[in-house]
Amino acid sequence: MIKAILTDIEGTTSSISFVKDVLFPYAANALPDFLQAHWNDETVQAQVKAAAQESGTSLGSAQQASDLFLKWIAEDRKATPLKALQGMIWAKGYRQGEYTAHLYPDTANCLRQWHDQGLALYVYSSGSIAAQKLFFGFSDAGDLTGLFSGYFDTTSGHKQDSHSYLNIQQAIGLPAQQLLFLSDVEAELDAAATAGLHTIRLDREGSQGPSKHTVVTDFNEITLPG
Ligand SMILES: CSCCC(=O)C(=O)COP(=O)(O)O
Ligand SMILES: [Mg+2]
Repeated sequence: MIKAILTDIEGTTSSISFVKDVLFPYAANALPDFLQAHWNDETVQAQVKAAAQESGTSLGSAQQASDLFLKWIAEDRKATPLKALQGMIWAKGYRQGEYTAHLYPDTANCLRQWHDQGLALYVYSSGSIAAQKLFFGFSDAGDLTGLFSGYFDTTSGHKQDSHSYLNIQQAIGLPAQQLLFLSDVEAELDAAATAGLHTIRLDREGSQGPSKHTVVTDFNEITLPG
């Protein structure tokens, strides 16, 4: 019996286009000035040092750091330091009302229903935990953060690595067979299934082709595995 649902964001609760066409360009445009203005902040320096280590380059100036992070954004690299900085930058956009986070029309109602049925809800995204909280705090359906029992990001490991799901399962404290993972990416679902979680693939456009996992086009079609 399923006791908790772990959900991806981009392509699952929300459109890929909102992340790629709104959030990523917003961060890319603001990044050079943000790094210049906050270069000596401890939180920023911690991410710059981690990025220097990950890339094997020295990032001695805001310009050098900016060039690397912009390259990583263009490559859609799921690097933890980049994701942390993006989250810091997106905060301003959400708080100033420049955008709200896209949710598919079924998302908020189904999350509320599952929560009211007593299921624990968790998020697992490559976006930082701070960015996830902003996303669901400033969503098209208002503040949904009260529905979630916890958030996981790449500090638990990468989404296509089965060890990440073992880490998350241990942190949640339920057996893997009581967890259901929702995602639009086959390789993420394969990794979760290897760790023993139930899986359902979201094919929001109905165009993704065959899958080893149960496929639905929206959350209303989900029947919880027994
Ligand atoms: C927290 S919203 C931004 C998500 C993000 O930065 C990203 O790279 C998408 O990752 P996901 O794992 O949700 O597909
Ligand atoms: Mg996704």
